Amino acid sequence: MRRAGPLTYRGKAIPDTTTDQRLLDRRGPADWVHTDPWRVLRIQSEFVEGFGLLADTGKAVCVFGSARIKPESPYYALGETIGSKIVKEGYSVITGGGPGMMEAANKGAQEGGGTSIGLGIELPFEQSLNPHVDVGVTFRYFFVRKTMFLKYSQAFVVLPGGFGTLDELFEAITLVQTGKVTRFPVILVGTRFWGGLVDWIRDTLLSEGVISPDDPDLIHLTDDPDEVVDIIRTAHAEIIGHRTATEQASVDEGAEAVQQAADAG
Ligand SMILES: C/C(=C\CNc1ncnc2c1ncn2[C@@H]1O[C@H](COP(=O)(O)O)[C@@H](O)[C@H]1O)CO
Repeated sequence: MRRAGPLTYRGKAIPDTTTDQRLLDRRGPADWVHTDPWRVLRIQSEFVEGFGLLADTGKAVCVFGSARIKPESPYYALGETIGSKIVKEGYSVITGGGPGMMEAANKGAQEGGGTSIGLGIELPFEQSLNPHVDVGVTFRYFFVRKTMFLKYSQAFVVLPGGFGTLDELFEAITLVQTGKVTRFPVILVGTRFWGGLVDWIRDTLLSEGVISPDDPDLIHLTDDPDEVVDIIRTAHAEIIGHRTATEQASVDEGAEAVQQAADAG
């Protein structure tokens, strides 16, 4: 009889080698390293690293935006100002850790004396986290990284950007729309840049009936960094107020149930 962890083998079923022998034997094909079960372990380890890094983050705002916009652009200065104002309001700033608008928001967060977080992504070309990231990790898998953005942020600020930014914007809106995350504010910054998209959402998506009448209200649009912070502050005050009211209602319900039980008994 052979025991191997929880397994028991008897007779002809007893393997020729022990688990340790097989683990320590370096011979044999290495194809299994490229199989999905092995990838699942790597994916798990990315979640563990991400949760481990961010668990103590406290309140945070995620800032999405183009990787391609240069520091000379007025949008860069706007991103920097917004990063700075967000940390002064008591939030950490989380970005994708890359260049462009991500770098601008991280730079502002650093200059504002707050926590500047970058969640980088491995790309086919060499790239490192921008120099204004104080706390960072680089992910292999986009979807693991997205989970981190969404799990650790209480608001989403979307600066001008391309496909990557649009992907992140619509992921955040979809999760809010479907009630998968708390109704956190999604704020587009740049009326000239985003105005056409917002009009299309109202004129086409709404009028064709593919979104609900309230859905356009999930998105705020502004050019003003102070308004960005005001929207976040107001939304969070409402969420906290709502939670407190819900908690009070559940305390009241509990007290009523206890009273009814006492009256009945
Ligand atoms: C294209 C260039 C660099 C790409 N590097 C990126 N690093 C980190 N995160 C990125 C990068 N590219 C896209 N992202 C993510 O998508 C958003 C920006 O995408 P867009 O298509 O540029 O709008 C951004 O929020 C990131 O999370 C050139 O140097």
